[in-house]
Amino acid sequence: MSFSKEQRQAVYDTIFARRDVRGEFLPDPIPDAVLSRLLLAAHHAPSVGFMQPWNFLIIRQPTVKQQVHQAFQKANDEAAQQFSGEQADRYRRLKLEGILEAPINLCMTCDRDRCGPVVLGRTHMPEMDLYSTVCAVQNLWLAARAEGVGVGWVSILDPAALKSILRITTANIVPVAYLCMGYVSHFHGEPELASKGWRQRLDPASLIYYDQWGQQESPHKLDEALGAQRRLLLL
Ligand SMILES: Cc1cc2c(cc1C)N(C[C@H](O)[C@H](O)[C@H](O)COP(=O)(O)O)c1[nH]c(=O)[nH]c(=O)c1N2
Repeated sequence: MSFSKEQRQAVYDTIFARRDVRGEFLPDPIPDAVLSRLLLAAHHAPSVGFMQPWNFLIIRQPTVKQQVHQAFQKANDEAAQQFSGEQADRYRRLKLEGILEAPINLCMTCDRDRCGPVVLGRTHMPEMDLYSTVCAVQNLWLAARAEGVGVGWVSILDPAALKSILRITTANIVPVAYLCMGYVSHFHGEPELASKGWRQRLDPASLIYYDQWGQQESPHKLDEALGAQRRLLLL
């Protein structure tokens, strides 16, 4: 099956317009049909040995969100202490979650025991089931952008505290992603960490090596093409 130019462009548009959303959530509910499409997109992600190790824990109750928000505040205070001076002030000014405002929170977990101890493709790289769950997160994140639904990933949480709040009592269920989801007033054009001066996007050419680690070419073979395609994609 091949895609038309327009369909291809729509995929790139979705990828480049996806944002991590923290502050623009609207209270409007996400219809079941839309939520179902997002979950199906996640469920069709690739996974090691076709393990499909994920579960989707949908959180709607304000009391549960409140508890998660409190856990965030505690973790965020601890995280803020990692920075000092002006950077600490800047960190404190960042909004890094939308737990209470987002109509739905979604915890995507990885069941490390889903297929028993032996999984095709996981023998030498045991973390592959966690990575598979992250693939599912990204599928959902992109589908959500196409639907006009914002998603914000909150990882400033102590996993043990999160598991306790969500009553995840099994040791081998790992909360991989805590996501805030909802329709938004608007999507930012750029990552907020960039527009707020925290960190800028790296030059992709500087990240590409050939044949051996650290080996680059001068002039860089892809430099011109990367620049031209970036302009074509309107980045
Ligand atoms: C695994 C992981 C974990 C987190 C994030 C992302 C990912 C992939 N991001 C979002 C992150 O800051 C954001 O993706 C980058 O700044 C780039 O911005 P866009 O996603 O392109 O808008 C994120 N953002 C935030 O405000 N609080 C958080 O705890 C986290 N945690």
